[in-house]
Amino acid sequence: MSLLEVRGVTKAFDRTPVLQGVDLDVPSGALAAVLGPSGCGKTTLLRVIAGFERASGGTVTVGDRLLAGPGRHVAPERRRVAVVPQEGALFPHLSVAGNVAYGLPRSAPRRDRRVAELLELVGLQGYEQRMPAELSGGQQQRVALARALAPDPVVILLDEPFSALDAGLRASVRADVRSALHASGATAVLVTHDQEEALSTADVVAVMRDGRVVQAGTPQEIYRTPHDIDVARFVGEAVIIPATVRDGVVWTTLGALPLAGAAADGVGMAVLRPEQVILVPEADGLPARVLDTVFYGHDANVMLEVRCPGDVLMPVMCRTQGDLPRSESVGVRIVGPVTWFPKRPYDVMPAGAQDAASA
Ligand SMILES: Nc1ncnc2c1ncn2[C@@H]1O[C@H](COP(=O)(O)OP(=O)(O)OP(=O)(O)O)[C@@H](O)[C@H]1O
Repeated sequence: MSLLEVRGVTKAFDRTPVLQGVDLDVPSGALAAVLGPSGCGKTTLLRVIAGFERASGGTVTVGDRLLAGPGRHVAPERRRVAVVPQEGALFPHLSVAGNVAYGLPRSAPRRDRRVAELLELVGLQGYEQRMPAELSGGQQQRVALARALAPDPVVILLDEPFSALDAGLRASVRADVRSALHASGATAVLVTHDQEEALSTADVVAVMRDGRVVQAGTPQEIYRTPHDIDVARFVGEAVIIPATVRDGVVWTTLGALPLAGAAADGVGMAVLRPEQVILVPEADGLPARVLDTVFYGHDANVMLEVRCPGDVLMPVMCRTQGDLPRSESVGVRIVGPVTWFPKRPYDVMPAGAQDAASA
């Protein structure tokens, strides 16, 4: 059951609509990521949930408590909603223990015990007396999380908490924060524009665009069955090719492919993920040539030019374990079902689309 429910929330600044009817459900104890491009309204949504901004319309409910709605605006400090800001924002003159204890009432029993418990939860036991300046960026972020968890909030909001960390540190701090949140049982909302972060960290992902949540689901659902072509492009890498659906089969220049889900007959675009493009011996697949390889260490993205029937050249990306020299000849086969979207009036179909559509 959802603990946090956002229904039809709107917010305008000087008559400019920023949130245009946001719906968001976060189950109790779950970590939800709100994922969207810069400027789509993610921070504004967090600020409305925290109570720093008044919604122009809609409701925010936590459990059976209405926090914001028509004629109602519970003050931020009475919401039991905590915020971890972008760069942690620790008090520089207070020790780690001082920072964590800041949110606890002075009279709280077992104050020191609680601080120690929280530092253990975020993997910083024994750091009580350190000053923020003596901590790495990742450690500061974990102290900020401990400080936010201290008063036992019902909901915790994290605004791009890893954006200031360098790439190497980000993945490990993310994993630590994720396990600390799960161990604390808190219900959390993380705002990010980084799709990899959303997919790898969250239990539920809500994709935001132009002030609305356009799709919400598990990371697997969002990646495998995107709601539209823009979500497909935004979440993970996508190979988008013109395609026609006829009788439940997706016809493309790369061949007839199985359809994921169901669709009525029509002209449109199919979305393949690079891992669905498999390299095979030349004789066993469509002939292709390596255009370029981008090496990431753990794997590489290889840009290929596939020679399709009718001599149509189709650029396609695949993922490999190793490097492939430029101009190398390979064979290509597509595996697994593909998502398909009907053509919208404003979609520009790539060259060769009509050939594919009528293939
Ligand atoms: N207090 C404000 N007054 C006027 N406009 C605002 C205010 N706060 C935000 N906006 C505008 O609302 C839009 C959404 O901003 P918001 O910060 O919510 O986006 P975001 O998705 O979090 O972006 P980013 O990822 O860049 O932080 C932007 O166009 C921004 O300029």
